[in-house]
Amino acid sequence: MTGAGESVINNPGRRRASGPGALGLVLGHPFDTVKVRLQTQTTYQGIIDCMVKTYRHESLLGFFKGMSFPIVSIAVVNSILFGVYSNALLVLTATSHQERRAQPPSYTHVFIAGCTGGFLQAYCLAPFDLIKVRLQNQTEPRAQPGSPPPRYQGPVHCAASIFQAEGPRGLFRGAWALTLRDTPTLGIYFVTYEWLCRQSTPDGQNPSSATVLVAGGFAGITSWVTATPLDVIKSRMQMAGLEQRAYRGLLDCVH
Ligand SMILES: CN(C)C(=N)NCCC[C@H](N)C(=O)O
Repeated sequence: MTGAGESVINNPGRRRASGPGALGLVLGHPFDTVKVRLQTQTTYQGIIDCMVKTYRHESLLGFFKGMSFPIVSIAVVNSILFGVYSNALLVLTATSHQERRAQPPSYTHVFIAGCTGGFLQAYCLAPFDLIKVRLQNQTEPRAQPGSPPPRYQGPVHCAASIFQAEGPRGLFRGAWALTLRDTPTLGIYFVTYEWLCRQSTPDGQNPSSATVLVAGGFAGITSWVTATPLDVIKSRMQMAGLEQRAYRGLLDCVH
């Protein structure tokens, strides 16, 4: 869960550099690994059991598997999200960022702009997310001399293997579930953020840093609570190709 990425989504009105996003991603990745494993594997009895088993078999490094592609892609994915959001608001409200302080956009416009940003970023995110999930699910400890290597020896090898076995479409496995997850929930994210900022900021002023932080945090919680069911479907569909457990599509996976 880029619970990690959430730290970046803290001021939708302005574009942010990727620095805080990358830091948030590193801090959040171990929790994301536990989440992905619990969503896709049946061997764990719960969060603590998963953490203990991961640490015992794979050491601390096990929690950081699959982190490199998200770090490389976060700047691009977030610029698409915030760039599309900003431009969609511009088109919908016909007001510039400065004018919007005096004339705030309606929540319907904020929601539509957020959904548009979420929809387009999901397609860019899909291949990176697939590779992240596949690597996070490799539970082998670090390769010892003489022991068989894991199926994927890194993100590039993982991408190349999927491409070779399934062609370019293989890299978009689970993309529909990801798009359905991110389109409405990023709309919800931006609406919650805007609403909380407006509640605690006098008219015509910019929200304070504390407001931005708290509003960003709560918006992240709200959007992830609503995103979780489709997140489970997405992760299972992404792993399905590997496990020969064929789902006939998204609805088949839901059943
Ligand atoms: C509330 N939602 C669904 C989001 N914030 N979505 C964007 C997160 C993208 C991230 N790299 C991830 O998949 O974890």
